[in-house]
Amino acid sequence: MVAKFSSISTRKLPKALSVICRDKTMVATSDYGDFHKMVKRFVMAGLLGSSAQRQFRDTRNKMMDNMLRTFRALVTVDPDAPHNFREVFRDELFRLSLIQSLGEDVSSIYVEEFQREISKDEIYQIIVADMTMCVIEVDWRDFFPYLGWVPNKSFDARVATTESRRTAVARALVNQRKERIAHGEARVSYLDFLIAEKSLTDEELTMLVWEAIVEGADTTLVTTEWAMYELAKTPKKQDRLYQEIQEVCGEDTVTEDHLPRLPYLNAVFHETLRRHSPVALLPPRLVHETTTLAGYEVPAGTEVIINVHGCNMSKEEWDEPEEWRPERFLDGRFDAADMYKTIAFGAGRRVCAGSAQATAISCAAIARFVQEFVWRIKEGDEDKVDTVQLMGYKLHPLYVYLSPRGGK
Ligand code: HEM
Repeated sequence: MVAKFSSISTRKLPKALSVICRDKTMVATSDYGDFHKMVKRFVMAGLLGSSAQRQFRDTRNKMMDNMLRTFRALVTVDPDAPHNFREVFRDELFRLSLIQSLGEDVSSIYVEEFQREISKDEIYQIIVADMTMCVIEVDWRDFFPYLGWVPNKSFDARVATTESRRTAVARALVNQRKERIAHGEARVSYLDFLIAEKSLTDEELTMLVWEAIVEGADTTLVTTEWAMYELAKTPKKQDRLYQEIQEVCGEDTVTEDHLPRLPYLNAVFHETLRRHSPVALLPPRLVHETTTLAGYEVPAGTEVIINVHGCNMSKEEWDEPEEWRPERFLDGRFDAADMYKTIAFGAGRRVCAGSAQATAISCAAIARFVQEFVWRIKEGDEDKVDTVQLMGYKLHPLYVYLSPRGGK
């Protein structure tokens, strides 16, 4: 069943939630405008394609080493305390995202519009956390499109304020980098690559760099936190993963080179994407040819939102979908190269451009964490599975006890 859709350019939810479709086979061709094609070329060449990703491998390795060092320090200071996983992972992921996007781990920045210097924590809050919450903010007019003409002043004001703060900070970051390049600093980042292209306006540069920072700092955290939650909750599965790592790596520290030889780790990653899809709904598609989907006629012009979570929790598709069971991917149906099975990364031409980076970081991190420590969830937190609204983001940060396995 193949239908024709065009992606609409905005990444925000549309005004009209026309159809929520549970049939994942509907994802098909997407329009691919000239601007999108150009930007996709830039993002692959300067950030996410295999050669750019090779360039950032040392930065990813450093991220792993830093996280392990922090966990070791936390355990040394208080071996019996539960530790906040998210704080450690988020700080290092944001650092990596800043280095890839801007060429440096920015510790503070002066923002003209605020008339003051803001800290790295504030940068994170304004350009990542506030914007992510803004994207899922619900406008009641979405549910009553015929009332779309009624003003919703508080909603509009909140969105406008969040956006203008984001733009002010992103612009300051871009300008600081431009000044450094003008003073002869070597070009090493995605932004440097975009500047050298000379075909983008300042506004486009600011938006593209902001997008790269957010994408790098957000969904990979969501997936890795859920994976560690599940492993910390189920010692048998954690043991199985540890055994696999021991057999493949022996005394060596896990690296990205080992990942293709760790099928259970791959299954842990994909099962986490299925059970806790970070992006519950795909950005909307516009049906541009009347078509039939799952027995329904969908007229041209309909906006379609694909319900990833719905597909992944469907009893018709998966046995006991509520269960987190990596083994389901090891029964011969699973092809390790198949990113599309859970559609967690989307599908079609607008499929996630960062899936290789997300997979490398998340899998290498999970493997390193399990190789070095036994993970046990804080008592009472086993059933804390709530998410933040429509996102896959875990509502309660993961707290864990860590016991060094010894020898590492
Ligand atoms: C587990 C982690 C991630 C998940 C689950 C995820 C999921 C998604 C989804 C669902 C889409 C929309 C796809 C569609 O419309 O069909 C998307 C698009 C995109 N993602 Fe990711 N993503 C992840 C990590 C990343 C990372 C780390 C980056 C970059 C640093 C990234 C960059 C992008 C870009 C650039 C697009 C837009 C692609 C286009 O429109 O052509 N993603 N992602």
